[in-house]
Amino acid sequence: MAESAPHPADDPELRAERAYLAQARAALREMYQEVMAYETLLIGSEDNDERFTNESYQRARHLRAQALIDMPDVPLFFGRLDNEPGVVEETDQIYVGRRHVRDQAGRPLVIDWRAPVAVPFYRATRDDRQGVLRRRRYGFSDDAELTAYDDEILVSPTEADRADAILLAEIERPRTGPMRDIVATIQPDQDDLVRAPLQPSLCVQGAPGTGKTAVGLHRTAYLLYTERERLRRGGVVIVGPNRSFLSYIRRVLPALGEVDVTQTTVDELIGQGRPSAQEDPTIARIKGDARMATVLHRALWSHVGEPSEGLVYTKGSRRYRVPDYEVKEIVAAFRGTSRYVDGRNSVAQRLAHEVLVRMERRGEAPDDRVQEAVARSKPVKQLLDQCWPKLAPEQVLFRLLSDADFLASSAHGVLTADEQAALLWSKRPRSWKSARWSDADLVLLDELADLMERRPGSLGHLVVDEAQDLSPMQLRALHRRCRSGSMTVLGDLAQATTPWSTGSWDQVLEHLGVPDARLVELDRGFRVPAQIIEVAARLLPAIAPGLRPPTGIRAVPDAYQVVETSDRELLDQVVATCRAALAREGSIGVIAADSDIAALHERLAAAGCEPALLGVTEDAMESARLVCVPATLAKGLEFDTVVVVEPSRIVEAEPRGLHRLYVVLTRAVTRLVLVHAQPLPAPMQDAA
Ligand SMILES: Nc1ncnc2c1ncn2[C@@H]1O[C@H](COP(=O)(O)OP(=O)(O)OP(=O)(O)O)[C@@H](O)[C@H]1O
Repeated sequence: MAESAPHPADDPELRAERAYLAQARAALREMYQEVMAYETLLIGSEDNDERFTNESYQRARHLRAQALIDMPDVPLFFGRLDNEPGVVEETDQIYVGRRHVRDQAGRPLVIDWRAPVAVPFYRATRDDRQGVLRRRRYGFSDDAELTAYDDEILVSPTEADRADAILLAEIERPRTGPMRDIVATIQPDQDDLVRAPLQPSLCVQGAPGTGKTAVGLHRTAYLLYTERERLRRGGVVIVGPNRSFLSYIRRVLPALGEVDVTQTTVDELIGQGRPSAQEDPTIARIKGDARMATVLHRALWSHVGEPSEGLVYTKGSRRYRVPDYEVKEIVAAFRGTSRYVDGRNSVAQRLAHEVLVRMERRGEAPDDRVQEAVARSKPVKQLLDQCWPKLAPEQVLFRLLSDADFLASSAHGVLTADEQAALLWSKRPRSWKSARWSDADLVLLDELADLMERRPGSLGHLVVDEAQDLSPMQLRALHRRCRSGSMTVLGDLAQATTPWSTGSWDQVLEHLGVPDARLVELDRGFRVPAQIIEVAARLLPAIAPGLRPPTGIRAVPDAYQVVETSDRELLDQVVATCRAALAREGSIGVIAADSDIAALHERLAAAGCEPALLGVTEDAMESARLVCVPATLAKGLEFDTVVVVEPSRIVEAEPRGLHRLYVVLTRAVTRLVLVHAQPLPAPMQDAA
């Protein structure tokens, strides 16, 4: 928490609080040592099942120990509630922190923020005190030394604006490194979403900087607290737009004591690390369209043909015949009624059954083993290979993308002739084995794999951030991984920059398989000062006519500045702007069209500004105060100062360039500077 001025070190109250913090730290160390000293009992030795059990125990212990490690820069508690006597048993004072800490006697020293008794810390107001007399928040130095405290006396009528002042101070605390948690200042409307139950799923639409990502991460931590066993079984996955974003948010959950959550991108989750080829966005849009599900379904099932002959099974000198009309009926009965591989197996079993019936008619008494042997026999296999061939997903997609007639028959009445022509490979790979698949292809392969065989397992909880950018086919792939689990879906339709985005939450939720999700809008803009929101909002009528801008909760003097210059002086102006920003506190993001960013980075480096280049420099957001950001990687990030270079080039770079510019303009916490030589994009011109 930020604090206007630290308390003097000899303030007795501050000294007492520091002593309490030291006591809590020591207790946490003891809890950690207890876990480490406790030797995991191993059951048995080599047996497989036992090995699994042993490994699970060891892993659980490892995770528990990791969650107890005291992070030197993360304060152990951030608030205190002084309650009316009797509100909480045993004590009228509770310290609220990121995890539970108890002393050796089992007395709680710090209460986990997710515990029910901590709720009033977030929800109590002067009008609804919930038993709270005083709410205290602490200020810490960068190395987590307690330096200040700030009291809100809920029984006093003069304290009206205290909570807002504390929130504003926290937001304006200069940024260094990756995203931090907001656990000390979660707002009541956010808290309602954070503590919402696992079901129904939740969908949060929110303008830039309204706290969607923060809410999603804290909700994850909360659900892991209340539903730990259930979620651990299925697992929890957070899907974000790209690696830079994931790196930016990666410390929030560990700081809240949660270390067992997978954070990944949709391409990584679906492609499972397979390298992918580049794809033209217009083709990717067609491949991402929900109609492709019909095309793939038809393409796959078109491989099931009419059997040309009956089945003859020979055993010794005896022959058993299943006539062709019966075989045809069996194949027809299973066609399209289950998954492809299951259907093939079922036909084999039915054929074997018919053979067994004939054996019994001749007085034999075949058992289950004979049934299995017939089902796997050569004549059955040959018959199936002819009318129900074994296939790999890649074979089907290869045929679709390389064989115009096959594509036409599968896509008839579904895709237009132009769309079909666009889908066909201009250069056909030699075989399905040597084909290089794009990310959009990998999603289609995933759909095909599911049409063939059902994969087991369902995630316990899935968080999808920037969900407005996903294609219907990607959303379907996510649904397949979370069929019975719950989801938190986060995004902003105005920030939809991909050509394949659906443009409606109803559709997104339908494809994700959670049409009954609770849809909530967040509209208080925490990040962006009101003056900058006003500038960015000028783009809204063109990009998302139905959406309102956020309500800016902060006004910052001189938040918006425009520097018009000449082509020749552009780079010098950027350097001068960055130098001025470096003289102040906080992080700086220089954002430009992707094709311009390397040159800018080079120039800033030559000028001694020590910039990092996002997407190239490892841990760019941590390793430098000044980060050069290609416009396509800006989503989800924020900087105290943002310098946008040549906005019109950002707009021209892609079909949804105005949406991209909206994202870029809304990254600033304190100050936005536009540096341009070319005219500003039309909607912004009179804002300059
Ligand atoms: N209750 C809060 N207390 C302190 N800071 C907050 C609070 N809510 C949000 N913030 C801060 O506001 C900023 C924006 O939050 P976040 O990134 O979650 O917004 P978002 O809606 O996901 O934005 P975008 O759509 O632009 O990605 C972050 O710095 C976050 O820490």
